[in-house]
Amino acid sequence: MAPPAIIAPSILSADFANLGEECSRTIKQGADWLHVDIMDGHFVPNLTFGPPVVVKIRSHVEKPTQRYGKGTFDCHMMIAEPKKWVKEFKKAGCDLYCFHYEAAISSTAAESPEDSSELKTSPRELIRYIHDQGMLAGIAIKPATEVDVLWDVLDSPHEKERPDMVLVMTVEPGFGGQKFMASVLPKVEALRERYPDLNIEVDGGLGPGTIDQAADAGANVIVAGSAVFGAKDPAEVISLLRDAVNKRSTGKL
Ligand SMILES: O=C(CO)[C@@H](O)[C@H](O)COP(=O)(O)O
Repeated sequence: MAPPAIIAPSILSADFANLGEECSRTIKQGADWLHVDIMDGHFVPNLTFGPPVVVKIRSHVEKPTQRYGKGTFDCHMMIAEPKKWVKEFKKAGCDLYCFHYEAAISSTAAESPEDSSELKTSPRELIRYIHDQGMLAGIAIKPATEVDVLWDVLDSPHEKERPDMVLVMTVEPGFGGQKFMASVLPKVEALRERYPDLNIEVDGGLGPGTIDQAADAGANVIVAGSAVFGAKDPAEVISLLRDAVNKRSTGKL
Protein backbone atom coordinates (compact mmCIF):
# COMPACT_ATOMS: atom_id res chain seq x y z
CA MET A 1 0.00 0.00 0.00
CA ALA A 2 1.30 3.42 -0.96
CA PRO A 3 0.23 7.06 -0.74
CA PRO A 4 -1.86 8.35 -3.68
CA ALA A 5 -0.45 8.55 -7.17
CA ILE A 6 1.50 11.57 -8.34
CA ILE A 7 2.11 11.58 -12.08
CA ALA A 8 5.16 13.58 -13.14
CA PRO A 9 5.83 13.63 -16.89
CA SER A 10 9.50 14.13 -17.71
CA ILE A 11 9.87 17.15 -19.97
CA LEU A 12 13.07 15.65 -21.38
CA SER A 13 10.79 14.10 -24.02
CA ALA A 14 8.91 17.34 -24.73
CA ASP A 15 9.44 19.56 -27.76
CA PHE A 16 12.15 21.90 -26.47
CA ALA A 17 11.28 24.52 -29.09
CA ASN A 18 7.83 24.87 -27.45
CA LEU A 19 8.68 23.99 -23.88
CA GLY A 20 6.43 26.49 -22.10
CA GLU A 21 3.37 25.41 -24.05
CA GLU A 22 4.22 21.73 -23.68
CA CYS A 23 4.42 22.15 -19.91
CA SER A 24 1.10 23.95 -19.54
CA ARG A 25 -0.63 21.49 -21.89
CA THR A 26 0.66 18.49 -19.92
CA ILE A 27 -0.68 19.92 -16.68
CA LYS A 28 -4.07 20.50 -18.38
CA GLN A 29 -3.98 16.89 -19.57
CA GLY A 30 -3.95 15.75 -15.95
CA ALA A 31 -0.31 15.67 -14.84
CA ASP A 32 0.27 16.52 -11.19
CA TRP A 33 3.91 17.55 -11.33
CA LEU A 34 6.46 18.27 -14.00
CA HIS A 35 9.68 16.31 -13.77
CA VAL A 36 12.48 18.64 -14.82
CA ASP A 37 15.70 16.79 -15.71
CA ILE A 38 18.82 18.85 -15.07
CA MET A 39 22.01 17.29 -16.48
CA ASP A 40 25.49 18.79 -16.32
CA GLY A 41 27.54 16.59 -18.70
CA HIS A 42 29.67 15.42 -15.72
CA PHE A 43 27.48 13.41 -13.40
CA VAL A 44 25.73 12.04 -16.51
CA PRO A 45 26.95 12.02 -20.12
CA ASN A 46 24.30 14.45 -21.36
CA LEU A 47 23.43 18.14 -21.03
CA THR A 48 20.02 19.75 -20.68
CA PHE A 49 19.41 23.23 -19.31
CA GLY A 50 19.76 25.43 -16.25
CA PRO A 51 17.92 28.06 -14.18
CA PRO A 52 17.10 30.55 -17.02
CA VAL A 53 15.01 27.91 -18.79
CA VAL A 54 13.32 26.89 -15.53
CA VAL A 55 12.35 30.55 -14.95
CA LYS A 56 10.75 30.71 -18.41
CA ILE A 57 8.76 27.50 -18.13
CA ARG A 58 7.67 28.36 -14.57
CA SER A 59 5.76 31.32 -16.00
CA HIS A 60 3.64 28.88 -18.07
CA VAL A 61 2.61 26.76 -15.08
CA GLU A 62 0.90 28.00 -11.91
CA LYS A 63 2.85 27.48 -8.69
CA PRO A 64 1.41 24.75 -6.44
CA THR A 65 -0.85 26.08 -3.72
CA GLN A 66 0.01 23.28 -1.29
CA ARG A 67 2.80 20.82 -0.48
CA TYR A 68 2.99 18.22 -3.26
CA GLY A 69 0.24 20.14 -5.14
CA LYS A 70 -0.49 20.39 -8.84
CA GLY A 71 2.20 22.26 -10.75
CA THR A 72 5.07 21.16 -8.49
CA PHE A 73 8.39 21.47 -10.32
CA ASP A 74 10.21 18.27 -9.41
CA CYS A 75 13.81 19.07 -10.38
CA HIS A 76 15.93 15.94 -10.79
CA MET A 77 19.46 17.22 -10.35
CA MET A 78 21.79 14.93 -12.28
CA ILE A 79 24.74 17.16 -11.42
CA ALA A 80 28.10 16.62 -9.75
CA GLU A 81 27.80 19.53 -7.30
CA PRO A 82 24.27 19.45 -5.94
CA LYS A 83 24.83 21.97 -3.13
CA LYS A 84 26.10 24.66 -5.47
CA TRP A 85 22.78 25.07 -7.31
CA VAL A 86 20.22 24.94 -4.48
CA LYS A 87 19.67 28.71 -4.15
CA GLU A 88 19.68 29.33 -7.92
CA PHE A 89 17.03 26.68 -8.50
CA LYS A 90 14.89 27.97 -5.66
CA LYS A 91 15.00 31.42 -7.26
CA ALA A 92 14.16 29.92 -10.66
CA GLY A 93 10.96 28.32 -9.32
CA CYS A 94 11.93 24.79 -8.32
CA ASP A 95 9.64 23.31 -5.62
CA LEU A 96 11.31 19.94 -5.04
CA TYR A 97 15.07 19.65 -5.33
CA CYS A 98 16.06 16.01 -5.79
CA PHE A 99 19.81 15.37 -5.70
CA HIS A 100 21.74 12.17 -6.24
CA TYR A 101 23.15 10.39 -3.20
CA GLU A 102 26.20 9.40 -5.31
CA ALA A 103 26.96 13.05 -6.16
CA ALA A 104 26.53 14.23 -2.57
CA ILE A 105 28.90 11.66 -1.14
CA SER A 106 31.56 12.24 -3.75
CA SER A 107 31.50 15.98 -3.14
CA THR A 108 31.79 15.18 0.61
CA ALA A 109 34.84 13.06 -0.09
CA ALA A 110 36.46 15.50 -2.52
CA GLU A 111 39.99 16.17 -1.43
CA SER A 112 41.52 18.23 -4.20
CA PRO A 113 42.76 21.65 -3.00
CA GLU A 114 40.64 23.34 -5.65
CA ASP A 115 37.48 21.95 -4.14
CA SER A 116 35.70 24.67 -2.27
CA SER A 117 34.82 23.50 1.26
CA GLU A 118 31.57 25.41 0.70
CA LEU A 119 30.47 22.63 -1.64
CA LYS A 120 31.26 19.72 0.67
CA THR A 121 28.24 18.36 2.43
CA SER A 122 26.66 15.15 3.73
CA PRO A 123 23.28 13.97 2.44
CA ARG A 124 21.68 14.91 5.78
CA GLU A 125 23.19 18.41 5.71
CA LEU A 126 22.16 18.88 2.12
CA ILE A 127 18.55 17.91 2.86
CA ARG A 128 18.52 20.36 5.77
CA TYR A 129 19.95 23.07 3.50
CA ILE A 130 17.30 22.45 0.81
CA HIS A 131 14.56 22.62 3.46
CA ASP A 132 16.04 25.84 4.84
CA GLN A 133 15.68 27.37 1.37
CA GLY A 134 11.97 26.53 1.44
CA MET A 135 11.90 23.59 -0.99
CA LEU A 136 10.91 19.96 -0.62
CA ALA A 137 13.94 17.67 -0.69
CA GLY A 138 14.39 14.44 -2.63
CA ILE A 139 17.25 11.98 -2.73
CA ALA A 140 17.87 9.75 -5.75
CA ILE A 141 19.83 6.53 -6.18
CA LYS A 142 21.20 5.03 -9.38
CA PRO A 143 20.47 1.38 -10.30
CA ALA A 144 23.77 0.11 -8.84
CA THR A 145 23.42 1.89 -5.47
CA GLU A 146 22.16 -0.20 -2.56
CA VAL A 147 19.00 1.00 -0.88
CA ASP A 148 20.56 0.63 2.60
CA VAL A 149 22.54 3.85 2.07
CA LEU A 150 19.24 5.71 2.52
CA TRP A 151 18.45 4.50 6.05
CA ASP A 152 20.73 7.15 7.52
CA VAL A 153 18.68 10.06 6.16
CA LEU A 154 15.29 8.38 6.41
CA ASP A 155 15.86 7.48 10.06
CA SER A 156 17.33 10.82 11.08
CA PRO A 157 15.87 12.03 14.39
CA HIS A 158 15.69 15.55 12.88
CA GLU A 159 12.72 16.15 10.60
CA LYS A 160 14.65 18.70 8.53
CA GLU A 161 17.23 16.04 7.64
CA ARG A 162 14.67 13.57 6.35
CA PRO A 163 13.78 13.62 2.62
CA ASP A 164 10.22 14.24 1.41
CA MET A 165 10.77 11.79 -1.42
CA VAL A 166 13.13 9.05 -2.53
CA LEU A 167 13.78 8.49 -6.24
CA VAL A 168 14.76 4.98 -7.28
CA MET A 169 16.14 5.14 -10.83
CA THR A 170 14.78 2.39 -13.04
CA VAL A 171 17.30 3.19 -15.82
CA GLU A 172 20.84 4.59 -15.80
CA PRO A 173 20.34 8.35 -15.55
CA GLY A 174 21.19 10.40 -18.64
CA PHE A 175 18.72 9.69 -21.41
CA GLY A 176 15.02 9.23 -22.06
CA GLY A 177 13.55 6.26 -23.90
CA GLN A 178 15.56 3.49 -22.18
CA LYS A 179 14.36 0.03 -21.13
CA PHE A 180 12.80 -0.30 -17.66
CA MET A 181 15.00 -2.25 -15.21
CA ALA A 182 12.67 -4.46 -13.19
CA SER A 183 15.75 -5.71 -11.29
CA VAL A 184 15.76 -2.55 -9.13
CA LEU A 185 12.21 -3.07 -7.83
CA PRO A 186 13.28 -4.96 -4.68
CA LYS A 187 14.68 -1.57 -3.53
CA VAL A 188 11.23 -0.03 -3.91
CA GLU A 189 9.69 -2.95 -2.01
CA ALA A 190 12.19 -2.59 0.82
CA LEU A 191 11.50 1.15 1.08
CA ARG A 192 7.74 0.68 1.03
CA GLU A 193 7.87 -1.98 3.70
CA ARG A 194 9.83 0.27 6.08
CA TYR A 195 8.13 3.58 5.21
CA PRO A 196 4.43 3.14 4.34
CA ASP A 197 3.84 6.89 3.96
CA LEU A 198 6.98 7.82 2.01
CA ASN A 199 6.74 9.28 -1.50
CA ILE A 200 8.69 6.81 -3.62
CA GLU A 201 9.38 7.94 -7.15
CA VAL A 202 10.45 5.71 -10.04
CA ASP A 203 11.96 7.11 -13.20
CA GLY A 204 12.90 5.52 -16.49
CA GLY A 205 11.04 3.24 -18.87
CA LEU A 206 7.67 3.72 -17.16
CA GLY A 207 4.52 3.42 -19.24
CA PRO A 208 1.42 1.27 -19.69
CA GLY A 209 3.54 -1.89 -20.06
CA THR A 210 5.60 -1.47 -16.89
CA ILE A 211 3.43 0.51 -14.48
CA ASP A 212 1.86 -2.54 -12.82
CA GLN A 213 5.23 -3.90 -11.73
CA ALA A 214 6.26 -0.52 -10.29
CA ALA A 215 2.92 -0.02 -8.54
CA ASP A 216 2.97 -3.56 -7.11
CA ALA A 217 6.40 -2.83 -5.65
CA GLY A 218 5.00 0.26 -3.90
CA ALA A 219 6.00 3.24 -6.04
CA ASN A 220 3.53 6.15 -6.03
CA VAL A 221 5.35 8.99 -7.83
CA ILE A 222 5.60 8.04 -11.48
CA VAL A 223 7.90 9.77 -13.95
CA ALA A 224 7.16 9.06 -17.60
CA GLY A 225 8.75 10.88 -20.51
CA SER A 226 8.39 9.13 -23.84
CA ALA A 227 5.24 7.25 -22.75
CA VAL A 228 3.43 10.57 -22.14
CA PHE A 229 4.97 12.96 -24.68
CA GLY A 230 5.06 10.28 -27.40
CA ALA A 231 1.44 9.20 -26.87
CA LYS A 232 -1.40 9.94 -29.27
CA ASP A 233 -3.54 10.64 -26.23
CA PRO A 234 -1.30 11.79 -23.33
CA ALA A 235 -4.33 12.36 -21.05
CA GLU A 236 -5.30 8.71 -21.41
CA VAL A 237 -1.78 7.53 -20.50
CA ILE A 238 -1.63 9.86 -17.49
CA SER A 239 -4.95 8.54 -16.25
CA LEU A 240 -3.93 4.90 -16.81
CA LEU A 241 -0.73 5.42 -14.79
CA ARG A 242 -2.69 7.10 -12.00
CA ASP A 243 -5.32 4.36 -11.82
CA ALA A 244 -2.67 1.63 -11.66
CA VAL A 245 -1.09 3.26 -8.59
CA ASN A 246 -4.32 4.28 -6.89
CA LYS A 247 -5.68 0.73 -7.03
CA ARG A 248 -2.90 -0.12 -4.55
CA SER A 249 -2.91 3.15 -2.60
CA THR A 250 -3.81 3.86 1.04
CA GLY A 251 -5.26 7.26 0.11
CA LYS A 252 -2.95 8.93 2.67
CA LEU A 253 -0.39 11.55 1.62
O1 LIG B 1 16.01 11.07 -15.63
C1 LIG B 1 15.72 10.55 -16.67
C2 LIG B 1 16.79 10.04 -17.55
O2 LIG B 1 17.98 10.33 -16.93
C3 LIG B 1 14.30 10.35 -16.99
O3 LIG B 1 13.49 11.34 -16.40
C4 LIG B 1 13.91 10.11 -18.38
O4 LIG B 1 13.72 11.29 -19.08
C5 LIG B 1 12.65 9.31 -18.43
O5 LIG B 1 12.34 9.07 -19.75
P1 LIG B 1 11.48 7.81 -20.21
O6 LIG B 1 12.26 6.60 -19.88
O7 LIG B 1 10.19 7.86 -19.44
O8 LIG B 1 11.31 8.04 -21.67
